[in-house]
Amino acid sequence: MSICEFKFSSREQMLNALYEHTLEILETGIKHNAQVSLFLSGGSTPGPLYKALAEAPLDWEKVAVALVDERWVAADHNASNEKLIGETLLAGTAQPIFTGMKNAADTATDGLTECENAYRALPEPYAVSLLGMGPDGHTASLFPYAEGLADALDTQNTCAAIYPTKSDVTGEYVERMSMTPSALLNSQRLILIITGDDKWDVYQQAKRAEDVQAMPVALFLQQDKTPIDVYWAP
Ligand SMILES: O=C(O)[C@H](O)[C@@H](O)[C@H](O)[C@H](O)COP(=O)(O)O
Repeated sequence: MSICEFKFSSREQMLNALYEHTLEILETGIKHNAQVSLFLSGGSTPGPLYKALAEAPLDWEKVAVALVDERWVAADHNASNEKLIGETLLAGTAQPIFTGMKNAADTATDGLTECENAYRALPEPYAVSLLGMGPDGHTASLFPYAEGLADALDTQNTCAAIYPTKSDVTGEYVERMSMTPSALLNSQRLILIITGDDKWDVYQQAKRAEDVQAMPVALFLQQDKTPIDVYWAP
């Protein structure tokens, strides 16, 4: 298990450290490769990091940015992760090539082939994927016992349509597209960003979890293929 844990006394300190670390990873990546990919999650935590990265002095045209997951809503919908990236990372001086997940298909299942083709065209190496975690142990849109999760855990595809059971954690939007573990573990590095004591406890449980379908984040914590850094703040 190659986990490095970084605990901070404030979110501001955590976000500053995440900025420096993400930038260093990208700078190294584009020094040794024509292009790299950066994968970003949604949620309530990473917005300030994305806003800071929007002003980072980096050769952004060498960085392809794409989503770790998406709610199957219009790109201008308040629940859209594409909207979140548009209002943060893409709202500054940074002008990376962005690839969203949502397309014109009515459902995530119908949109899967087009999404998969778009993601297979993304440049390698996948320099880093930024992940969050829900209090239920989900990460990306890999929700516990969700419809489509078992297939997503097995496939070598990059993307999977996931339909979690609606809960306080999923919120309203339970039609999801997610990168698969196979694709995420193809990253050179994973960074998991968690906040609060409750999520720290969930994280500790996930490190020991025996049923990955019960806590999908466990899959990333109990593997030794891809280094994973865990960032925590109160
Ligand atoms: O689309 C999403 O909502 C995210 O990809 C999701 O996996 C998120 O990372 C976690 O739910 C943690 O979210 P917080 O940042 O709010 O803790």
